[in-house]
Amino acid sequence: MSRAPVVIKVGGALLEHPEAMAHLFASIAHIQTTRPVVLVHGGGPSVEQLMQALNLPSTKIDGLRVTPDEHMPYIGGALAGHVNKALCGQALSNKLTPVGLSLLDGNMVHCAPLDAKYGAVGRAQPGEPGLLLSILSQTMLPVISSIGADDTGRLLNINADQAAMVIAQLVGGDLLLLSNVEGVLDADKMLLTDLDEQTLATLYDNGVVTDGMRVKTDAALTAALALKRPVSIASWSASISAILHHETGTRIHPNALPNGERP
Ligand SMILES: Nc1ncnc2c1ncn2[C@@H]1O[C@H](COP(=O)(O)OP(=O)(O)O)[C@@H](O)[C@H]1O
Ligand SMILES: CC(=O)N[C@@H](CCC(=O)OP(=O)(O)O)C(=O)O
Repeated sequence: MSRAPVVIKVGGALLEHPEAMAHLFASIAHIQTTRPVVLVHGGGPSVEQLMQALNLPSTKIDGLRVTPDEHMPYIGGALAGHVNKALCGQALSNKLTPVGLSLLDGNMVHCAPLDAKYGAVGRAQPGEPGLLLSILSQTMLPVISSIGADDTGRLLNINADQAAMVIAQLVGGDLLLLSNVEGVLDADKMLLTDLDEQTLATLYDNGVVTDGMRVKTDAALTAALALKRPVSIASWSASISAILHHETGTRIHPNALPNGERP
């Protein structure tokens, strides 16, 4: 069995489901007995709630939140503060040893602004793995928010699926993107178990995969191609072990699937 790290990304809506969160951390504790685990998290719903409470506008373009620089104290506070610490607290209560981090810590992920139309939103690429490897060697659980910085120190908001993709590349790990859906669903809401680049392109053209799921499948495909292994998209209610054994969820493959396996 592989001993490579398992990089698990959870969407921020997990915080609103305490039972699923408790189940996930129990599952992480189990996997951690055989493989190092890295947790990367989003927090979109927490950001939405804060923006509403502050009466600030919040829009998305292509699934990415438009982030004026003056909103970064709030968005950074929600993601690197509230959500990160809430997840670290849950990890502690499951007898894990969390280390709360953001993408800029240890210079582990290099970020640069994506496009002016998004404001302080960045794209990311792998940086220095030393800090993460050192934490993993001590059987601790890195819990990483998707706040990064460019080389001038400007804080940037990175989509958390894209952040997880880069962290998986940084440590050469297996990537699991966990969300509030079973996986990628077809037009009839049936689970698609295996997808490649061509089938994804068809699902995009037909408007079946949209919004946050499109960002997620794009990140999964990029990671699958870079890591030369499939990436899973699954529910955070599923067991991690079942996902690793391909018993549930959707797998995004780096290579073209034979025609017979195409949905
Ligand atoms: N084909 C699809 N299959 C599943 N979910 C889809 C699909 N197309 C769009 N979605 C939407 O994408 C959402 C998951 O993306 P997102 O909300 O960004 O998740 P997360 O916050 O966990 O990263 C689903 O809840 C669903 O509303
Ligand atoms: C640029 C961008 O869109 N950043 C995201 C970061 C959090 C995230 O991705 O959270 P989920 O995984 O819960 O969706 C945002 O501000 O919502």
